[in-house]
Amino acid sequence: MIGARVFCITTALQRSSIFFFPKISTRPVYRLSPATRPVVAMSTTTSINQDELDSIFKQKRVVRSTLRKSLKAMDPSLRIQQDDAIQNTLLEAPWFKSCRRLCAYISCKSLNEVDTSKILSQILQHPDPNTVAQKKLYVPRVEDKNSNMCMLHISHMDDLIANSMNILEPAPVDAQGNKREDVMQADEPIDLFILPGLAFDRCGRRLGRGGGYYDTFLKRYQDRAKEKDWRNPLMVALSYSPQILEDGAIPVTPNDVMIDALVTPSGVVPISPRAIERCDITCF
Ligand SMILES: Nc1nc2c(c(=O)[nH]1)N(C=O)[C@@H](CNc1ccc(C(=O)N[C@@H](CCC(=O)O)C(=O)O)cc1)CN2
Ligand SMILES: Nc1ncnc2c1ncn2[C@@H]1O[C@H](COP(=O)(O)OP(=O)(O)OP(=O)(O)O)[C@@H](O)[C@H]1O
Repeated sequence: MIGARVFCITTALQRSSIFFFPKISTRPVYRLSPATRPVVAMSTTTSINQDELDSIFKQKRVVRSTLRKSLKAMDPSLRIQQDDAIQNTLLEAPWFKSCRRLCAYISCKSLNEVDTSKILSQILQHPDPNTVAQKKLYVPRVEDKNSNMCMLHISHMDDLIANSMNILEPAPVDAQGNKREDVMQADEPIDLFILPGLAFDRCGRRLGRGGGYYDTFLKRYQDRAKEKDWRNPLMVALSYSPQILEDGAIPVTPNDVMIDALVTPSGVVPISPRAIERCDITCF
């Protein structure tokens, strides 16, 4: 099964800024109508002029708007079913079980994001049976409107308060007045990022909500990992079925960070070679 998959993105290619997206075999995916399909899906060079960038960002806005509507229109019972399937798949994945330090998003109901509450409560409640240690969990906190976000360590869901966008996030200091540990200050690598997003494809492209927070953070983290000679973390996004688009439907710029794998209601879709290496037969 895995051997049949032609994968197309590698971190190395990303680093060298060469974008190579051959067609891969796909199961049925949700298609955008020709009117909303982007004319410019990506650039083949890194030197994009402002007009091209404006055009790509405009296409992103169109795709976002389509996706917001599809997510809103999802049948509530299907949503619950998919939330359960996605979270159970992730909780059973060997790369999740073995991870020690991870960053995950706190899902927001009004944004129709894939639920992460079961994953978070498992991480926070149960020590890892293999090591009798708890996984270390970091969650996002928006710092400003210029795409800056940090990832702070939390130990309880009570550590979170709603921000102006109504997303739960940690205060910079805990109840005892101690500064929370920030991933970028910590001296140990992150094993896994669990990422939100509006749309994805099977080649690793990801469309966020337009703030540029994750792309900015992930690029900074990758630079730090390189500097420290750390292994890159596995970047895994959670996706309902209507969020998986056909190849080429997601406009990208050179600043977009590609994902390694997708967790969908029907299982894990490994994308990068390292994700494929770390998967077992539960992947398809
Ligand atoms: N749960 C969660 N936490 C997260 C993110 C996320 O996507 N999901 N972020 C990821 O970056 C950061 C916050 N960025 C955000 C950016 C936009 C919107 C938002 O409400 N967007 C509206 C449209 C607003 C507009 O167009 O003016 C929307 O998408 O409907 C929310 C969070 C950090 N924390
Ligand atoms: N025409 C433009 N030219 C240059 N930058 C732009 C343009 N339009 C938006 N941006 C910037 O790009 C960033 C958003 O990028 P993008 O649309 O790729 O975000 P995203 O996919 O939502 O990413 P993330 O998931 O990381 O939040 C914002 O910082 C925004 O200010």
